Amino acid sequence: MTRPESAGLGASRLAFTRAGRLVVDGVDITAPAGSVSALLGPNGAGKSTLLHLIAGLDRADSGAVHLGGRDIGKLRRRDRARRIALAEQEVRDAPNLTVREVVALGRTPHLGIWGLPEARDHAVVDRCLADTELVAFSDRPYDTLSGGERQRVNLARALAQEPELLLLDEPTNHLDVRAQLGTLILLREVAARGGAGGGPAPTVLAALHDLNLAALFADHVVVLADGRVVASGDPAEVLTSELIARVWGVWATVLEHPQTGRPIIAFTGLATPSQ
Ligand SMILES: Nc1ncnc2c1ncn2[C@@H]1O[C@H](COP(=O)(O)OP(=O)(O)OP(=O)(O)O)[C@@H](O)[C@H]1O
Repeated sequence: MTRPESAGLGASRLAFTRAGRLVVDGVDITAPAGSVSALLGPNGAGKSTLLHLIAGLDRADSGAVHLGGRDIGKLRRRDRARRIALAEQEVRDAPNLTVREVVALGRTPHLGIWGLPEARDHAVVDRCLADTELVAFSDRPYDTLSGGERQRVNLARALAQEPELLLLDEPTNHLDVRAQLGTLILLREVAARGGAGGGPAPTVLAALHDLNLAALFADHVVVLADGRVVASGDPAEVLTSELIARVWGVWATVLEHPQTGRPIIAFTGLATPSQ
């Protein structure tokens, strides 16, 4: 069994059944605080389901998730909300809210009994709006934003939570190339320096479809297929042509970037017929 990380994430033997089918099947993930991990895998592999289990939003059939050595299943809801943020693709609880108000929702678990934000809460929201280049959008209604702009608001809200564990479901979806790089650079920065208001250096786990972004920015990759971890470790060791063909059904040439030394994946065709 995976030993719970004393500072960081340790998920062990997680399993979850949906509509009679095992969609997460004995998953182990370990990630230290201050690290960035990418969760990879084809459509339907179980990435979103796994993020929900780790966030404590769905209860696993078996297995456990430890954060900072504590079993998250035993934390109170508010305590869990302080420690874990999940940035999903759509914010569903933001009718008629401005961008700033949506980002400020990230502070909710930290507010006192009167529910009133203090100077520090405002400062964290300001910093998160600035970090995600959203200052000019602060007063815009969230509902009027483009897909990529909303994606950045979702990230800013999760950052405003200053969590110990920052989970992201396809945070680069809808983003132009500059915004994609900006997002991954920001995630690396936050993992290294901690939250906007001096919060802890979080463990970052992001589901990504772009293997090149994962190869460039992740310390560690976890590859999921049919609900199981089929490979995990250093991107340069894991992301081989053979694994990419087996898991994604595409041919790829994997090169080494002359400056970064990281893998560059050039896709060349389909290895298996579409299903
Ligand atoms: N509400 C549901 N009822 C039944 N099956 C579901 C439900 N939601 C998801 N599934 C199934 O669970 C499996 C895992 O889905 P999940 O959304 O976790 O995959 P994913 O890796 O995030 O996929 P994608 O890359 O397409 O977002 C899939 O086979 C999916 O069809």
